[in-house]
Amino acid sequence: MGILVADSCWADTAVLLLTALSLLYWYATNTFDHWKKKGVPEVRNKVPFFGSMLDSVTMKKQFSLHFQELYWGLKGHKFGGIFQMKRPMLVMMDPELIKDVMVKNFANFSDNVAIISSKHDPMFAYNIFSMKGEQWKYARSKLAPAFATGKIRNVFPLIMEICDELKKHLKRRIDSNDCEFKAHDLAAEYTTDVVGSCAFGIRCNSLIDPNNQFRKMGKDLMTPESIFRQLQFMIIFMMPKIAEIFRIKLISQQIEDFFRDLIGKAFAYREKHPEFKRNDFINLLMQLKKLGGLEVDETDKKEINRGLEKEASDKGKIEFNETVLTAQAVGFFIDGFETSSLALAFTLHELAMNPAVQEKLREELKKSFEATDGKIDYDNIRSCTYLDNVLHETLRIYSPAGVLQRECTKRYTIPDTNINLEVGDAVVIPVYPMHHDPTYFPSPEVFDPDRFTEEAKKTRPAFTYLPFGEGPRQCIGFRFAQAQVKAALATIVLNFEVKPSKDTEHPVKFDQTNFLLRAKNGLNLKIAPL
Ligand code: HEM
Repeated sequence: MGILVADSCWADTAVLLLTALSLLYWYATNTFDHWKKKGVPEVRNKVPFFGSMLDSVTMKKQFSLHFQELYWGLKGHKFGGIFQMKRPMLVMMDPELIKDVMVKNFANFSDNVAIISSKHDPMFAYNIFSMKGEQWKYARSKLAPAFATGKIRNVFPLIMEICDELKKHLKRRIDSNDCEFKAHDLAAEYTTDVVGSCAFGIRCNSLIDPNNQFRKMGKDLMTPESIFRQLQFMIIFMMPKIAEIFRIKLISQQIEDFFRDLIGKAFAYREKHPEFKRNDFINLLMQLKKLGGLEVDETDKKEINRGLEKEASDKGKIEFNETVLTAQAVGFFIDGFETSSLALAFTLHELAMNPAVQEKLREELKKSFEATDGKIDYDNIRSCTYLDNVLHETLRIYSPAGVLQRECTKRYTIPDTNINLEVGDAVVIPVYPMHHDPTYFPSPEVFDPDRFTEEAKKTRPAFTYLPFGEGPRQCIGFRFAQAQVKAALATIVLNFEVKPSKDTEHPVKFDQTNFLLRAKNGLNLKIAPL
């Protein structure tokens, strides 16, 4: 009798377990027939819960490189399906379709895919990148003037002050025989100081004191060393709903408090001392708070966001209160510091590996700045076409944002098909994979700035090169980014020679644990006097 009872107990437990496992399996895979049902080609390997993302979630492959593999699995199709965990996503493979999504039918795809939507992370929720619909339109139209050419020209002398410090810093290192450096560190110290000065109005001196608090915040934010924080980042980007439930913040409370305090003090000081004038972002934010908008000259007006200013109605109006304004300054830091720093570091690496390119660039810079006695000014630097091509080529090979995403905001039928995308569906633009596709860029791993001459650009389809995105959602800070990276490059190349060191790795090995494309060893290089 006792044995019979025990047997039936085991049987019940086994049935319960099997049912629970079947339910779990169903839950983990119940979206996996989405693309098949729509007749959309898809990548084959799908893993319960992880979808197509197992290798990047487990950090076996760097995110952009993993997407490159998915891209090649869909090559030959105009579009194809993948699964980010359980969420179906449509990868746009055809440049014409990409143009449709980013520009022609922007109204159908006007939002970025939400990473964190809730207000429990206000510093990220009020970043323009996260904002949606009318609210995004309103905020973008108000902030766009801060990044127009005229404003960048005004802030350029502040960038050049940091470049002078960079020059002195490198000279000191050479004088004390300390010529080897990690390009990621040097570039991050420089961009921290530029953003500190141009956005927050403070001198961080990271080049002299790499452990200052501002630099520490940048490291915590962009390259966290703790596995726990890396895991949190992964959850935020891959499983936003779980992040929401557990209230995981992209901008930690400590970082939020630091910036709230910083901005609060800067505002208070300037309100008390109206005679204090500085052409920085804080100054513009204060103007925005006081006047509800920024002064714009006629030239800037033309370039501001392709007519968005006209369209933005008060429907999405938000108050530029202290939280929203602080979020913009923090946004300047998260969106602008690491991306620009990576661009600078990888350009230095490629210049070291390609001495002929470095020499050609030096010749162009010498000629351009002859008239101003070596003084680098904004208009001159913008006219250096080879410098522009060098930076473009770096951003092609090492595009910091390897993949862009858009959310469908209005039903869309894929041209020449009867396949519909519904509101909330996600679309992927495979930037890094296209930049490395030999169909568009022959011998894609070769660093060749001449791919960006006017004639060469005409030989490939539009919308295959997208380091700053495209359309009304294009990177708002691209002019600032280019100004700060080019200023540093010109300063270094005009005064020093960048060389490989005994520890330089080429091709670069990437850090699999980071969403952005970073070198595993930090890019070891050597600086020498000219
Ligand atoms: C080399 C440096 C940079 C790169 C490669 C870069 C790249 C990008 C990319 C690819 C996007 C998405 C565009 C799209 O979806 O079409 C973006 C958006 C954005 N970037 Fe940048 N960025 C850089 C520097 C900066 C800087 C310096 C700032 C600010 C000072 C900035 C602020 C933003 C903002 C606010 C957005 C969101 C725009 C919106 O959704 O309306 N970025 N960036």
